[in-house]
Amino acid sequence: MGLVQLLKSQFLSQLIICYVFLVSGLIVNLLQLCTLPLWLVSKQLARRINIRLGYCISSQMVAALEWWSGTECTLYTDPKSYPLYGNENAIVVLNHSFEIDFLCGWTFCERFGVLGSSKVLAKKELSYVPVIGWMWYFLEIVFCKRKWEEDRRTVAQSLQNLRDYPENYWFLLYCEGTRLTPKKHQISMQVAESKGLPKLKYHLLPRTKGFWVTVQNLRGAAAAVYDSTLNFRNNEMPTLLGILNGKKYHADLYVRRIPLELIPEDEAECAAWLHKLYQEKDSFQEHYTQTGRFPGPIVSPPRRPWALINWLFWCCLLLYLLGLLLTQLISSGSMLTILASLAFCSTVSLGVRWMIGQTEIDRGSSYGNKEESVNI
Ligand SMILES: CCCCC/C=C\C/C=C\CCCCCCCC(=O)SCCNC(=O)CCNC(=O)[C@H](O)C(C)(C)COP(=O)(O)OP(=O)(O)OC[C@H]1O[C@@H](n2cnc3c(N)ncnc32)[C@H](O)[C@@H]1OP(=O)(O)O
Ligand SMILES: CCCCCCCCCCCCCCCCCC(=O)OC[C@@H](O)COP(=O)(O)O
Repeated sequence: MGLVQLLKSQFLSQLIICYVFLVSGLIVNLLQLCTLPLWLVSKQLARRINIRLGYCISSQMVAALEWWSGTECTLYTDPKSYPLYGNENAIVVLNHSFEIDFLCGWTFCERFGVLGSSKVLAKKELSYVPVIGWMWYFLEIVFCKRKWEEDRRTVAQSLQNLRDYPENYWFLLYCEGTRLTPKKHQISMQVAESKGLPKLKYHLLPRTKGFWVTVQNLRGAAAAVYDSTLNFRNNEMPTLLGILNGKKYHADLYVRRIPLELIPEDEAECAAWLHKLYQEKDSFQEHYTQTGRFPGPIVSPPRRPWALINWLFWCCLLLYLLGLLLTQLISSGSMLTILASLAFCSTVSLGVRWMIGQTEIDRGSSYGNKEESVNI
């Protein structure tokens, strides 16, 4: 192990990264809160400011992936579609099998200049996660309870609000609705069987209602669906803790651009279209397993320096302030203050560990896991 790698794997380095992330994130959350009155005066200006503030947070995680862990992200796509990426609104459909799939998504958002403005249909529970969840309120992320009766109105309304969004965005949909586990897969395939649908080997059966409502409400505002299929080389199972440890992964993403006009308007036809899409995605994963690559040419966008620059800015600022604080603390010689500071550090590390836990599949929800949820 080289010296740099040894440094990356040290608990202290990781604690510093987490400290910078948490403190800068809370500062940004506070700044976002200050933009509230502006929404009443100029909604579009408030949105543009929040896009940039949000970028300060999400790009730190992207920088950790791209620059700290050095993870390689390769894009397989049609070169004719490539110039459109980042220059139009799009609905992204991505498989949900990896703990850092959202982070790989963010990396591609960053490379195409839509990181600050990107959106997702996220479970409501994530809105309570400090820093990221709080940031999402101001970015108009669409939250759902995964209870269609309650979601149908709120999700449609939130999507309608995005129609006049001032900057290009990608709207991410994990149609599987939850992360893949063997048990969820088994139950999901029982549902597929009961519906007379072909079984999927690498995906859960997609939930079609969220997709339909998104396409209906963004028709005319989004130009295309980006069907995205992600996998990692050599059966890597990447984790956020691995990234913090400086472990390098190799992500491959296959993207197909499908114009929105090609997607049926009728709900049943749209659902059938999505099921067919997932059967195709399954075949791409099979191709990947057999050959170690996706079909089509590689057109990889390079990583940009902005995420790193933002990260270095926050590191310098907050480490300087920490240095000042520590000097004062030590020179004060007060045992009570020193103990209080240690307690504060422990709380920070436990808090961040809990946040990282949100990304771990083992700690995932029981959605799609219960026999009674099978509608047969
Ligand atoms: C590559 C570029 C990437 C770009 C990235 C861009 C942006 C990034 C931005 C941010 C990144 C941050 C990422 C954060 C990640 C957070 C993600 C999540 O939180 S995922 C969870 C929330 N999202 C979803 O659930 C979306 C999919 N779900 C739906 O669409 C649902 O329909 C719903 C709208 C949520 C409603 O949920 P509900 O449970 O009520 O679903 P349904 O009504 O659909 O369910 C009944 C339906 O399903 C069948 N059924 C029953 N049991 C199962 C089962 N176990 N498996 C499969 N299907 C099941 C049942 O028979 C019913 O079928 P039918 O509809 O035919 O009657
Ligand atoms: C600079 C780097 C610093 C990193 C240190 C701090 C990291 C804190 C990270 C907090 C991240 C919170 C965002 C979580 C996004 C998780 C996405 C996700 O995968 O959600 C799961 C849902 O889709 C489905 O849920 P399940 O039903 O599977 O349950």
